[in-house]
Amino acid sequence: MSLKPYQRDFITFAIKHSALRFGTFTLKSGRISPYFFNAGLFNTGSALSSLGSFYASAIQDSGVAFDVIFGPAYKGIPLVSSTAIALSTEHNLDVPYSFNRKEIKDHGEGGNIVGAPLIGKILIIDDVITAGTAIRESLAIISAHNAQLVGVVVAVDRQEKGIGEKSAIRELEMQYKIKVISIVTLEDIIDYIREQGGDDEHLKDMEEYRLKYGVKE
Ligand SMILES: O=P(O)(O)OC[C@H]1O[C@H](OP(=O)(O)OP(=O)(O)O)[C@H](O)[C@@H]1O
Repeated sequence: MSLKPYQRDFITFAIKHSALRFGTFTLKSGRISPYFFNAGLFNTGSALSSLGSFYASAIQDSGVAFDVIFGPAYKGIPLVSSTAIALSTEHNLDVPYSFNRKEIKDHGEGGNIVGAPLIGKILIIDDVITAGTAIRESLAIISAHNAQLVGVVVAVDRQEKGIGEKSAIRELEMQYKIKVISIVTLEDIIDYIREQGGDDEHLKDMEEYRLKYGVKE
């Protein structure tokens, strides 16, 4: 599958902000990865604005039906906010959004949700899924409000095995019957490097990593 323009632009943008880097990185899993993604580096107003646009494009492209977007604290909070703005300004969709508090607030308005009520079909906006813990925690919050989780949008899907043969993302999709949408996948990043006709060594490292740890879907 060829890259869509917004996916190509996202990878260029992520490299420019050093949020996507190539080299040798040791992951929490202990795996040695030839690339690393850190959304925390989109840390200026303009970068956040662009990031929201990319999430909004991925949502529109997926065609997923939803009522409310939800950002898990903390990193999901600016992501859901900027995505809501981009959906409104660029896609003419005025979507309710909310996020949770990590600490329960027992004064003032109380509760652990800030923003729109969790009603109907909920789409989570987060940076990445690793083991799936954050999504399971969000699902518990969404279910407690009698709302329905329909999907999750992340920036990058590394498409790699978890403990078993499947990725944590695929396991979540199957277990909870949800759709995980990503702006780009590992495959897209490899396609991008190939398209740029750059460093063969680098492409080889990425392909080897995919062979070793990638999921077969
Ligand atoms: O799939 P998982 O194994 O849960 O890992 C991914 C989650 O971990 C990070 O958040 P974290 O829970 O560290 O909280 P933060 O947003 O406050 O940094 C990240 O933003 C995801 O939400």
